[in-house]
Amino acid sequence: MHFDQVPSELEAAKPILEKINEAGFEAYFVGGCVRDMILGQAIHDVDIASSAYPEEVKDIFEKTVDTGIQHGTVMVLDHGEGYEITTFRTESTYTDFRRPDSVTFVRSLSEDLKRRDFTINAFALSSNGDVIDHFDGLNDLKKKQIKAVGVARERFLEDALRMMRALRFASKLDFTIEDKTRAALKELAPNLEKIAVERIQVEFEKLLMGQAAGDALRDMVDVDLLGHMPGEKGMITAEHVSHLANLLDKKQPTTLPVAWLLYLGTASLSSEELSKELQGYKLSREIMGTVKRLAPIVQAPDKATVWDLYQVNDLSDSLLQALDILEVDEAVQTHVANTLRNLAIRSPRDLALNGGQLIKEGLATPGPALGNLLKQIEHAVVFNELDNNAEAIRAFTKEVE
Ligand SMILES: Nc1ccn([C@@H]2O[C@H](COP(=O)(O)OP(=O)(O)OP(=O)(O)O)[C@@H](O)[C@H]2O)c(=O)n1
Repeated sequence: MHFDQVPSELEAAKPILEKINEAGFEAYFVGGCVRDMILGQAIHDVDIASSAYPEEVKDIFEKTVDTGIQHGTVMVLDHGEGYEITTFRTESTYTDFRRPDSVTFVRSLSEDLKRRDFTINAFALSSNGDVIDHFDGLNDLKKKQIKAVGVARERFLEDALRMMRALRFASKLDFTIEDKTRAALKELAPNLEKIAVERIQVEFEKLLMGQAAGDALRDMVDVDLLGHMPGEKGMITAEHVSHLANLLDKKQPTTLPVAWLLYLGTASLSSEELSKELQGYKLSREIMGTVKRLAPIVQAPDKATVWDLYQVNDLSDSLLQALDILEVDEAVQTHVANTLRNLAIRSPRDLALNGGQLIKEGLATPGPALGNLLKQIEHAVVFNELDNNAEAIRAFTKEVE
């Protein structure tokens, strides 16, 4: 396969490859950028691999930064852009299932491609537009399958995170997992427990947001990666994930907080169990907050009072999207949406009279009783028992005295 024209991100980096070539070394675009170019998808990361050793790369270019020299990576600065150039390498010994113990630099492109995870990630593209495809990755793109390079179990033994990567690429691209690759996933799924939670999370989030998340979740159950995910064992059940998968076949979340809400917040956990699960991951405060606050409502939306909804009105969009994906009864969805839209106030700050004003007018004195009074006012306004205007609030205050 040959490309006369390459995307602008790669075109801009071509002079780097040519400069390395002129110095007598090989250099190629490799990894995700070549896969995405062939698929016609946006390129977000340009990776270059070369037969030049790091010191040799540094001799060729004026401005370089040692970003990961022990792994063979040097960053070349060109027109304000930084390009990572990694020396061809083999990664032979792994003991921790994640990082190679020793990196051996080699001069051969095919050695470098051989260590990569999947055939669709093992292309190289030369500066003149030729695609090098030693592992039949083009055919796998056509067949829409994720297939490990060489012996699948070896690739997963080298790096157990690749098991999650297999599912995330399947989800993102709507590909299936090739049989031998699947068999190796089944065999080696327990090794996922050796991987840092942050790294699993990155892949899992991409899986959840992918176009074929439903299939990928079913795969996760099928090969039992589910049983080795972070969090407490057995909390997130196969039934829950399979049910969610069926829902995601039809509609998908547009944000990560909603994705996590669906995954953890609808798993019928008690609030203590949910907190534990949330702590098992390294989620942002925003995601934690959304899941914790909305979980009770998405689990029983028909029971949510106007007060419950008022308390989460800042998360209206997430809540309504979750209820839609969860196929909650239309009438309940409409009721929740209308209640949220028609709230008399959105926060205590919206009250027509605040604590300071009540004190000034001699209607209240500072202290715990004032807090109590304001809560009562807020409550009455939210429940539409009291109009949110100064006159009505004054009268209410006198009444409850
Ligand atoms: N565990 C891993 C991670 C990466 N790679 C190789 O390194 C390349 C770059 O990795 P990365 O940037 O993590 O992923 P991409 O494939 O580029 O995918 P994306 O950028 O879309 O996440 C991959 O294509 C693959 O060839 C690998 O073999 N094993």
